[in-house]
Amino acid sequence: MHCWFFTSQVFKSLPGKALVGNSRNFHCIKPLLQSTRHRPLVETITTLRQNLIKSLGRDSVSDTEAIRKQHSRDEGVERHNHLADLVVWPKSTEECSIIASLCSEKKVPMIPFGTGTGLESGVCAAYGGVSVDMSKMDQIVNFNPEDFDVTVQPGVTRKGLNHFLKDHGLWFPVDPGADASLCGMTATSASGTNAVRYGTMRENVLNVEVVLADGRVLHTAGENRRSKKSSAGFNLTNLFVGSEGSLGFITKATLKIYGIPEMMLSAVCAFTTIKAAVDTCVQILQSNIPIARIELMDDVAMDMCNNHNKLDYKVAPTLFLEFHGSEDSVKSQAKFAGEIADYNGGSEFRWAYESEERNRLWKARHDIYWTTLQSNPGCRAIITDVCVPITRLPDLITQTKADIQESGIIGPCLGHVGDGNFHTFLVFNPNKPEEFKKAETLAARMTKRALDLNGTCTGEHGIGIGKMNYLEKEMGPVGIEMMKSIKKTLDPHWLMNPGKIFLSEY
Ligand SMILES: Cc1cc2c(cc1C)N(C[C@H](O)[C@H](O)[C@H](O)COP(=O)(O)OP(=O)(O)OC[C@H]1O[C@@H](n3cnc4c(N)ncnc43)[C@H](O)[C@@H]1O)c1[nH]c(=O)[nH]c(=O)c1N2
Ligand SMILES: CC(C)CC(=O)C(=O)O
Ligand SMILES: [Mn+2]
Repeated sequence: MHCWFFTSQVFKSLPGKALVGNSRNFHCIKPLLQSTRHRPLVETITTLRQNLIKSLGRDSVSDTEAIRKQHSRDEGVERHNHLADLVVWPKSTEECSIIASLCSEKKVPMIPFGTGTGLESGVCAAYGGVSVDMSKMDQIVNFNPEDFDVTVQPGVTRKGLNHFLKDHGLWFPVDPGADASLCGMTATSASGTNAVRYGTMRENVLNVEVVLADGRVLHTAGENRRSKKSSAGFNLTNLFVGSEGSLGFITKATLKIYGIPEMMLSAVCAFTTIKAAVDTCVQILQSNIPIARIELMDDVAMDMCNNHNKLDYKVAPTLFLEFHGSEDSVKSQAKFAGEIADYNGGSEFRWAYESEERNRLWKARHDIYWTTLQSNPGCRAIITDVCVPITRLPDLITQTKADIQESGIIGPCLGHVGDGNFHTFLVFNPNKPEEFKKAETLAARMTKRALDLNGTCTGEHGIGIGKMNYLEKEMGPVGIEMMKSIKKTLDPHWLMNPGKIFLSEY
């Protein structure tokens, strides 16, 4: 089988004694971190393993290949094939501190692992080391329904939390399609379809407990603090939202929660052009309609969605909308939005009143990545995640679609258009390197265009390995320097998830 990766010269030239891990040729799409770093020596890992077993127990430490493999990749395109040397499962913050202290002492990299649903290779072990699987810390540790907040450990997933909250008439709205861990979502600054109304993780995390690289425990807003606002010093909480495991282990997150709205009403509306659909979205927002969800799928995505889910929506640029509130409010929001859609040539709204119907509709939307892969057997896809000021969105999507069409690549477009955030899945056959090259060129053009339109290379998936070179362009040299100096202060030996976010350590 051909490989669609480029062989990295960087890693091959590193000083190599007896290195742990698999010894297959190293392949990498992007250049690795420029560093003199190399994988830990076999004897270092052997001693560390013994120390970890002594502290955590034999059941909490593994070096089997299948488990190391499972922990060294996520759901996105594989960037390389390096494995973690060990996988460990802490059961408490204290155990996490012990792991950090032991790894720091031996200068071994540590990679936090949530549920592995990330898309930018955040959990890959670029330099080997210890993958720290947080799933056994799975308690809801503090619940204050009347204050609308909850504190969770890293093993609690968003669906798990919502299952618990439902009986109390509450919910947590941030919804990446996958059932990700809430601390992983904090680490990637995730969002999803509800962000237009309820915000992203950035707006919904009140406090986090972090185990730093040297084992110290930090509470970013002060221990047990959960006030809705604060002017007390620097915003350390938001420093850790989006830190992608590069500054410490998030061992608790205190989150805002919300009352389940009295009524939720979903609708689907087709348009003749992407521009008409996006204009509708912009006008709905400019009219101050407090819309809860407004998602775009293009004709290519709708076609796959219909075929895969036995649905019969029109194959055309389509908005999926949802309104939340009291019955009166929902009805008036929907009426006003309907008039705007009508003005832009939208077809009649197709309503989903019942929760079963609504769930089917949103499941089809959330599953579109899997639908795309299943509709193209044997293929993979580069996932893009640009985000721009909303008025720039029609131009960006229209130009991107023209580019995709010209390239001959299959590339459905969809997006959280209410946030100016949209995705494409640029499908390629791994046996055809030229297809991969085309997809990569398209992704690069799209990202450059988004940056030129005052946007970002990633609205919600993070930098990981996949977007390291774009971060430099986006932030500029002073921004990168500041980020690195913060990293150096918190993690002076560069042990927390090395090889991610930054192209170089220096
Ligand atoms: C089908 C599908 C659909 C979507 C998505 C994925 C998939 C497969 N995602 C992406 C993904 O679900 C999202 O990035 C999650 O926040 C990742 O959470 P995990 O727990 O899986 O983190 P995962 O284990 O994948 O780790 C991701 C990163 O966070 C770090 N990390 C994890 N847990 C940590 C902890 N406790 N402390 C410190 N660092 C930690 C890791 O080191 C890594 O760098 C997404 N995203 C999105 O924003 N919007 C969306 O709509 C979707 N939709
Ligand atoms: C791009 C996808 C794989 C995930 C996502 O962010 C979405 O479906 O909105
Ligand atoms: Mn998304």
